[in-house]
Amino acid sequence: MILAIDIGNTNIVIGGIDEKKTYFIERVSTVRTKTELEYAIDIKNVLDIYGYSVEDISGGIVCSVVPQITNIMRVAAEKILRRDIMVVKSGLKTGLNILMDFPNQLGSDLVAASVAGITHYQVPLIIFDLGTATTVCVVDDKKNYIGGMIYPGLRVSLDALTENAAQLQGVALESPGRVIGKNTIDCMKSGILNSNAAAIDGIIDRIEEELGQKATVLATGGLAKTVLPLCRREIILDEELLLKGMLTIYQKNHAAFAASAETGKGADSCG
Ligand SMILES: Nc1ncnc2c1ncn2[C@@H]1O[C@H](COP(=O)(O)OP(=O)(O)O)[C@@H](O)[C@H]1O
Ligand SMILES: CC(C)(COP(=O)(O)O)[C@@H](O)C(=O)NCCC(=O)O
Ligand SMILES: [K+]
Repeated sequence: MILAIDIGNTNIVIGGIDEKKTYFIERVSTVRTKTELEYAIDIKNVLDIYGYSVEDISGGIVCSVVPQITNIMRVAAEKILRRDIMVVKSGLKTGLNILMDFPNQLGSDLVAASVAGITHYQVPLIIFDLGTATTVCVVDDKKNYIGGMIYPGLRVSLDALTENAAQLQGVALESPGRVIGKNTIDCMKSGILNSNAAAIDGIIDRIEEELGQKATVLATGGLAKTVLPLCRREIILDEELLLKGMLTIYQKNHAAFAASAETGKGADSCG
């Protein structure tokens, strides 16, 4: 099994995975001020809780969209696993052809999700990741990453609303059970959930129209399981999508990574 660590803007997902299965998957909060030791303790605690030792882990990979934490987490994982940890970045082999104006700008999480998509599902693909941001990845029938969308995630949208409306307070992100709300709280709950669910349905229609093809639709991220039940289109929920993508990237690059780490020349740049 390898240790896969996905650093998002709200949460860090720590998982243990190999080609057979996912052994554990846990979320800790993304805290920009934590030290290497504190993140090392998080990793150690997750391993301890599931009863795994360092010997059970054959390698590690970090995927991050929070640059100030990337290196701290890499060093933290190296402290625990006592081996070099790979970082998802441009230059690694992925099998994905990124047709963007600036491929280097594409978030590593979107790369990992798309790599899992082309490895485990039928292309073309539309992939929704419902986290801090809601992101949409579009992969065509030739496994080209052709683009996507970024818009505010549900929690970010709600926070902006309550900050700007004097009479509105925070609500839990849960369905009120009906579309037409009868009180402020239910109106807000229905509004945030149904607006996002309807957006997802509508976005799928529009992307398929532009693609000229039907696509496999996937969803992942902390909020996917809350929103998907309200969507009308068929959408596959895969909460382990990023871990799966990180495993594939690890496997494609492991030999070159180990060789470059051995000779000590720029450990994590693999052509
Ligand atoms: N298990 C969960 N149940 C409900 N909401 C969750 C859960 N995990 C995360 N969230 C919410 O999802 C959002 C973050 O999702 P996540 O995919 O972890 O984000 P990111 O990848 O941006 O860090 C936050 O608004 C958080 O409150
Ligand atoms: C769009 C994102 C903020 C999403 O991050 P998340 O919601 O997973 O924390 C992240 O993928 C990112 O910073 N991307 C870089 C810009 C881009 O992908 O075009
Ligand atoms: K996201």
